[in-house]
Amino acid sequence: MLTLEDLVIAQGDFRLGADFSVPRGARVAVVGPSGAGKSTLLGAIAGYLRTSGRVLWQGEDLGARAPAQRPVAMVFQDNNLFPHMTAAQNVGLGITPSLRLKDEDAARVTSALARVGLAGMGARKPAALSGGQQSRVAIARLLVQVKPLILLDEPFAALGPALRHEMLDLVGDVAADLGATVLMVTHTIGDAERFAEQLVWVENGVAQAPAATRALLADPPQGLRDYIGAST
Ligand SMILES: Nc1ncnc2c1ncn2[C@@H]1O[C@H](COP(=O)(O)OP(=O)(O)OP(=O)(O)O)[C@@H](O)[C@H]1O
Repeated sequence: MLTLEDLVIAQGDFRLGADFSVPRGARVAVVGPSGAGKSTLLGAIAGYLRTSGRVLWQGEDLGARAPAQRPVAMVFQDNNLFPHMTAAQNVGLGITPSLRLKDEDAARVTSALARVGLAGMGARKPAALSGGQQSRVAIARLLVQVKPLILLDEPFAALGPALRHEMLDLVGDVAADLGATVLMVTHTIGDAERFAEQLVWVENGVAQAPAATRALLADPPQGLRDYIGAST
């Protein structure tokens, strides 16, 4: 379980509070207007931002752990791929930043690439891959990182709807393989409905406790109602 306990993040004049738990294995959409603090929330969980309050994973306070030491894997909109490295190297970074891979590690990279549909493409650099294939590389990296908490910050926003749905389904399958909890920032309500059984609504300096996506969308609070109206 992920627990945010009286968490407050301050950036300049901006303040965001969160005080809730997410059960292990849950898939949660993080939704809110632009600038509401969705990326800030993920950054605090990943350990990139100073906070007051506590972030706990399975009851352990992560406060003293640097980002790389946290049980967290993160994917951003640009898939955080290095352009000068091959797909296999970009995945291998999920095992060790030194890229000195033992044979069994190299085999894990090959198998992760195959799992996401990129068998035989490990030697290609990102520029020689389509947008969807680049997303697959990022998903393959999640597989080798084997972290129990996955944070996705609008990961597939650059893709068209059909491909985005395919990637959401793939990342959902990979998360299920890993037994991972997933928090995904999205601006697309349809994606939230497709991917996440729970939704965190972020507005007015508060990330609210997760609520069942379907029930929330059937009877949204005013801010979410306005947001849905504006985004459809
Ligand atoms: N380094 C910083 N210093 C001061 N304020 C910042 C800093 N980084 C972000 N902010 C502010 O924090 C607030 C939350 O930003 P954040 O990027 O988390 O929003 P968001 O909900 O993810 O937005 P979007 O949907 O547009 O990506 C914004 O008002 C932003 O201007």
